[in-house]
Amino acid sequence: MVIRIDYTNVMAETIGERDGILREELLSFRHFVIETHARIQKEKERKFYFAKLPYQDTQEIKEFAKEISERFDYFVLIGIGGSSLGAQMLFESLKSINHNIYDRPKFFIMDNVDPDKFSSILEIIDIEKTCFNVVSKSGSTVETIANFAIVLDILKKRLGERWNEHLVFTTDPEKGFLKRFGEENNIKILHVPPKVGGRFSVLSPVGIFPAAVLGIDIDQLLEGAKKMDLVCSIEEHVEHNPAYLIAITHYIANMRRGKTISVMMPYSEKLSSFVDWYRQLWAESLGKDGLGQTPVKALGTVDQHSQIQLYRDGLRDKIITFIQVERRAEDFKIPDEIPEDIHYLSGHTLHEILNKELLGTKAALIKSKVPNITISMDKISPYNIGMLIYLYEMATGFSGYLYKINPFDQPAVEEGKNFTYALMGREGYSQKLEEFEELYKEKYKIEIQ
Ligand SMILES: O=P(O)(O)OC[C@H]1O[C@H](O)[C@H](O)[C@@H](O)[C@@H]1O
Repeated sequence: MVIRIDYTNVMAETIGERDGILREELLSFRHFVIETHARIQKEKERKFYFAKLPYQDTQEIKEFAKEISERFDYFVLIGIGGSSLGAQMLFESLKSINHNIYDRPKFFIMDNVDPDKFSSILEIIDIEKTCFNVVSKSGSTVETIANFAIVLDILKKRLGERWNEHLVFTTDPEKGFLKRFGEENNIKILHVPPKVGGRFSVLSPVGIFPAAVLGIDIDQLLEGAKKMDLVCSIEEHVEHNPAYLIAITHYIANMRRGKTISVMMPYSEKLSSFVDWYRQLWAESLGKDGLGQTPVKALGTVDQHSQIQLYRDGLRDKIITFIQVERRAEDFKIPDEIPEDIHYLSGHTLHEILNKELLGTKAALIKSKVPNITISMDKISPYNIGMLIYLYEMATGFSGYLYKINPFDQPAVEEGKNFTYALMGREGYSQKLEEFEELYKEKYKIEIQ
């Protein structure tokens, strides 16, 4: 199992000093790194508690997950943001493409409050054979509670007294509606450690319980995260610590070279939702006090045919991270007997073309002096995904010190939620409603019928 990080193409040596980073500049963070490293080690009992998750005992979770996967044919996760993106990423990277019609339980996520999505899931599942895992750290997120409330009603109507046997809650052990309701109604409750925030919780029961139900090897996942924790705990040198390296290169690119956008572009369909998980982590953690870097999702090769024109020739505001997979479980060769005009492809495989296209794209970006980093892994495995998850969690936590902001809160998200509560008529929000009416006008409009 191996992960490589190639940062040649962010260096000034490759793309020049206007866009690239000087080695001296990287090394000038030495003292900062040593100081911050010591602080992080101490913070692992508090703010950096996510770093403890790889060391948890998984026995109980695995046993319970086995029971659930044997009892049910459908497993529906109700949750949003940090309570769904991690599980979705684990499912899509480690399962989905191999997921065939015989695999069970079938997995669905109810995150949005979109009636079309809701009905499309209800059409497929059989309530009698479905387990609903309601995941919410706070236990009060509107979307999650709304979807749950409808599901609850359906369960009660369809299953009578057995309704609670089809529910598993994952929530804060100390507070919140789900905790109270779960305890009152004898519903199985899994705990999100109170010190771990949603977007850092994928290696807690929030992500590993659904993963275990779906047959993913969660011990290997945690082993990979442990390995990355070990490397990041030992290495104090920026050129040897992958998390600090990612954080500092992105910080310099952003604050000193104007790269306000961080594109992540895996050359792998399976890793596409890793980027969705990363986007929340990077955006909510670092987008504060007028600072931050906008994370953007792209997919190789598909977005070569849609975005690369802009990345090469548009505003010089991007740093790109490619993710490459070196080996695939299955590959397809282009046969010898193909029309003469396209014969140059004969004997090559799809995997090979994918990786050659990545090389071609990187060369083109170097030519346009667009900084880019490549993370390659030998294969997509729970161990490697565990490493990658921890790498980005630590890079994000460390970046908090660089930007001098708290990467573990998200105060700006609350405002929109409060206006929504006011609009939904929630008690105690009448002043918010007044503020909304003051702020929100639809004054300039065009309507076409
Ligand atoms: O897990 P929950 O409490 O339901 O929260 C779900 C999501 O809600 C919020 O909007 C936060 O900004 C996210 O960080 C969080 O992951």
